[in-house]
Amino acid sequence: MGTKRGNLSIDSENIFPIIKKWVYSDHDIFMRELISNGCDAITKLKKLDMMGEYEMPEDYKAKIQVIVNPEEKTLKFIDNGLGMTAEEVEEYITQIAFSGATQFLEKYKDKTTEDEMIGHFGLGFYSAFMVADEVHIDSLSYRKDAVSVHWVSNGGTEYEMQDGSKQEVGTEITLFLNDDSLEFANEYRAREVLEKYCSFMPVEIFLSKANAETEYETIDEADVLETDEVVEHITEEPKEGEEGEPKKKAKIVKRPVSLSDIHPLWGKNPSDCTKEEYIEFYRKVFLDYKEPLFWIHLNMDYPFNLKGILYFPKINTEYDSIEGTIKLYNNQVFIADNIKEVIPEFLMVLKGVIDCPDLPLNVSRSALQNDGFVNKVADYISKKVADKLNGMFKTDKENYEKYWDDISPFLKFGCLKDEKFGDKIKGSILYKNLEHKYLTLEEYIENAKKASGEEENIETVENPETVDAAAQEEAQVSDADAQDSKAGDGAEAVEAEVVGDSEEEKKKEPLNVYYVTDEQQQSQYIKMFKEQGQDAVILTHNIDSAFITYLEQRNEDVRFQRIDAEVHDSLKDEVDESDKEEFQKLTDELVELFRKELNNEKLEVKVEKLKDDSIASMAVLSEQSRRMEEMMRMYSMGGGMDMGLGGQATLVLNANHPLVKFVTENKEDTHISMICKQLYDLAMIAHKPLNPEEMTAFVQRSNEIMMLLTK
Ligand SMILES: Nc1ncnc2c1ncn2[C@@H]1O[C@H](COP(=O)(O)OP(=O)(O)OP(=O)(O)O)[C@@H](O)[C@H]1O
Repeated sequence: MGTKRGNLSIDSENIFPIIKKWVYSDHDIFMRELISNGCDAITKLKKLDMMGEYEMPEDYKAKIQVIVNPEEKTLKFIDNGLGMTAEEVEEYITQIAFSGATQFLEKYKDKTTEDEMIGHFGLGFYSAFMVADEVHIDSLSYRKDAVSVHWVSNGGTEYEMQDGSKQEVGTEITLFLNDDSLEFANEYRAREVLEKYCSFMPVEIFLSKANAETEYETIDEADVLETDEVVEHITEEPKEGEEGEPKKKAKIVKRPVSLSDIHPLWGKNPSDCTKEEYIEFYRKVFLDYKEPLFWIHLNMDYPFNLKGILYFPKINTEYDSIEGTIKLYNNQVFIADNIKEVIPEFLMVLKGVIDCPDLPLNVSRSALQNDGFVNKVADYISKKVADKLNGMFKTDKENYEKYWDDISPFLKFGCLKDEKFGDKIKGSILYKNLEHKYLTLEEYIENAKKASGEEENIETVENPETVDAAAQEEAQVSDADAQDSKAGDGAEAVEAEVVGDSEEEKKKEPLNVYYVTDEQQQSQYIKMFKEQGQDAVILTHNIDSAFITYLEQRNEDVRFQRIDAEVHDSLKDEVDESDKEEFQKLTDELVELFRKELNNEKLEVKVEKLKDDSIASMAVLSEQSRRMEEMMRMYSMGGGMDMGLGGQATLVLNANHPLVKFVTENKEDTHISMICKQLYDLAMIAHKPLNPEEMTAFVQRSNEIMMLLTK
């Protein structure tokens, strides 16, 4: 073939500036495009071999080489795929791709925002012109007697094609980088991009630098492979004083290491994967040296193809940011991280990989938003996660409990964000109680009712299973009552019964679920609870206050109360009817005294006969006021106001405690002021940290009290 010159279609004059602008933000994507073209070419050649249309050389090993040449400012991609003839280059590259680009222009000529453009169009090969002024293709087709072809285009409107000199079947693409893109000729930068997009491509990828000095390594002679290039055989004599045979070693040309893992773990059958493999994969991909807690291997063929592994990372403290990474792949080709349209938002705290060949390779976020298929993928993933958690809860409770503290923020977040997920896993939500045992809400309620002697009607919490069972029982009754009623009628009757039942339930006072937000600070209340055989659940995470609201909205029969919200009836003695008047008088006196001594006319003071007579004073703040305060603090509505809880908390004095008794009987004592203040501070300290002035006064007073002991 002589030199063939051609003109690209008229419209294409505008193509290159647009291509350059198109993926400006994802500049490096050309590497992915060129390498996946090489992978495709290799897959096609393997198919031809299988179909008997081509016979592969014995020693054929599929590979893609990437060679950077910073001196010449070039970047080469060499594959040993099926190659192209001159006609094919003309057809696939010059005509089809250009006409594709023309379509692209047509479609998007009025749309100028990047988001609308990015990813809508797989420009494939032509993305090379984002970074190169000139591109060469050298290709030799697998076809018998094929002649190699050399194609040159300088990114303008012309190309040139002539016979080439390529000897091996395959294609070599050479990019002459433009001045803005020289970074890609840097070996480290190229490696970075390859690792980002091509770590799991189905073909081995080798990166090298042109004219680099040959590197060597020394290995045991026994480990030498046929493919190794041995430059020297070495015999290592044992060192002086050491015994043993001389060691036979070989100096070989350093074996190239593929940048891609062509059989990623997610593609394997879950039953063939070991724990070590999962952990190693996790460390390699997410560079997180902490062990993940556990993982879910997704493997689905129908109704769509999806494989992947989702890891639950270890979240140590509530201060750790819980931001995960979900990498999305299409047939082992990386698409992007954290595409929130495909991955349900609450799963973004996980780390994982998802390979879904049915998704478009060039994912456009805006196009995905309303895509029914994409929504289905997201639903499937969320369902699988719920199934796994429920499965563990049922069959591997021990580990489930062990992981609970780590996974609970995530699960709770999931409940808040995704109603379906919340419904699915509600039975697997655990609550740590005061003994640090894990209970379900149902179990807690059951225990609480037992403790208060109210054992009947345990199913007050929303629980479809028990309601269903009740419904079935009712159905039998109704059937017996009305032998001739049709199934439909029966069902209606049941529904009416169930509604009637739950309405009756609603009239009941909600059951209090007590909770602790800070075990240390609220230790005094915990002690009192424990002594009276009362239980509470520990909810210390930031997300818990939102989660409590969520639970209350869904279960009208329960109400969450922080352990210091009120003095629970079981913690105090009733005042005898005959003593009531006397007790009221005492209360009034104490209120007056404390208000005076603490110089606060608005101070709320209550006197109770607490069963635990080791407690002299404590503070309570109603759940409602506390939540209101927390909300205001969250929205920073506090302004300059003192947002501490002390201002509104009620001081509870224990009439059974000797100190309180002393105060009542010795109001004129010289130390009375000191005692009142100390009792107040001691109560408040269990509520919230004292402010600096309060703390200073408290410490000073405590010292004074000790000084009195020395006298
Ligand atoms: N390395 C290669 N070896 C053999 N054929 C190739 C190679 N690169 C490109 N081609 C041919 O050129 C065609 C056009 O490539 P291009 O990358 O522009 O689009 P595509 O790969 O078909 O689709 P996409 O836009 O998704 O990348 C390919 O379909 C293929 O037939």
